[in-house]
Amino acid sequence: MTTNILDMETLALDEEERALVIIDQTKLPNRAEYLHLKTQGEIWMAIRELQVRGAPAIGDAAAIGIYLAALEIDTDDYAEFAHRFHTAADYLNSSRPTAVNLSWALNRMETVVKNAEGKSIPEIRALLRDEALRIKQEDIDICKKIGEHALTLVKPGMGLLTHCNAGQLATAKYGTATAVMYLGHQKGYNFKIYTDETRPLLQGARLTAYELSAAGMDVTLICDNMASTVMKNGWIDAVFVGCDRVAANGDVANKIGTSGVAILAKHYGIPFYVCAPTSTIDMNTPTGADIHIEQRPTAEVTDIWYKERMTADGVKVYNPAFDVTDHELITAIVTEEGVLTDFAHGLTHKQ
Ligand SMILES: CSC[C@@H](O)[C@@H](O)C(=O)COP(=O)(O)O
Repeated sequence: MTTNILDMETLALDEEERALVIIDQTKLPNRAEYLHLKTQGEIWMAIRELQVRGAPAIGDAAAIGIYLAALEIDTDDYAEFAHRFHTAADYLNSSRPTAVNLSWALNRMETVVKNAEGKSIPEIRALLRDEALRIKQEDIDICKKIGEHALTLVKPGMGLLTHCNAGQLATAKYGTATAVMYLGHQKGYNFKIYTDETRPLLQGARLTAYELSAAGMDVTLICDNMASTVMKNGWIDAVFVGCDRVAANGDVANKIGTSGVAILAKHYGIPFYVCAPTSTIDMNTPTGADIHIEQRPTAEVTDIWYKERMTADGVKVYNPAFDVTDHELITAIVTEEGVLTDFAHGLTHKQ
């Protein structure tokens, strides 16, 4: 790993050290520091504390993390190995509730173990390693495809708005919502990109503005409450966001504030695109109302960016990390399979 954000890997497996290596996203943009996570407790905490974050990156990290757990299960007995592996997967799965990519990746790893009965434990570990690295490589390939499909929706010189960070830092490469920006930039499209700062954790300010400007794009940071103004000014031709879970009816959970941006886009007649791998589609969740929305600590709103607490003692705080955008507000969902526009009667995707 190097210290240039664009050459850096969001996360990697260090085989020799038996570690999950991540760039600590809580330190960006001021410091590019790597963490070498070896224990399940460290990996759980890194996901929980958003040191590694963004739905696909959480899935990639969990896959590598659970492979590392498999290396520590010291038994030759398949049944005991499978039981302890399942317990470890359950533990990692409890780190964050909303992004379905976490359980999706862990399920893929568990399927490897289930299908490997009769093989030796070293053989199973090798299969798990291959699957974890495959999940990460697929993430890169899928994001690129999402970008290629999304490019059919834009023209050079357009103004694009994004919310939160669905960028390279939220995936293994390219990002989901930002893939169109990276691929367009390579073609000289000269987009004018606006990124919401994304209160309370500032993923837009700290991460999206950082990675897109490092890539040489024209990016302007705005406060969340300025989205209406830039739309009214006529500066936004399309909105691209990522997402954490797509329900079967096409409702989408993404970073808190996304639904407000979608409502504004509808008001101003601006297309609102959600970009996600098909692994983010959860056909077991019927509607957005069934999605578990993570509640985060109140200090994220009242304290973390300030020298002193920024509200009176005793004031109540509500801090949901995500909201649900109703499918009626979404122009299209862009996956690696193409541009989905016809989901008024629900999705038909099979996972
Ligand atoms: C390609 S990442 C898509 C989403 O995971 C992203 O938009 C988002 O909401 C991230 O939330 P975070 O709480 O930072 O993990």
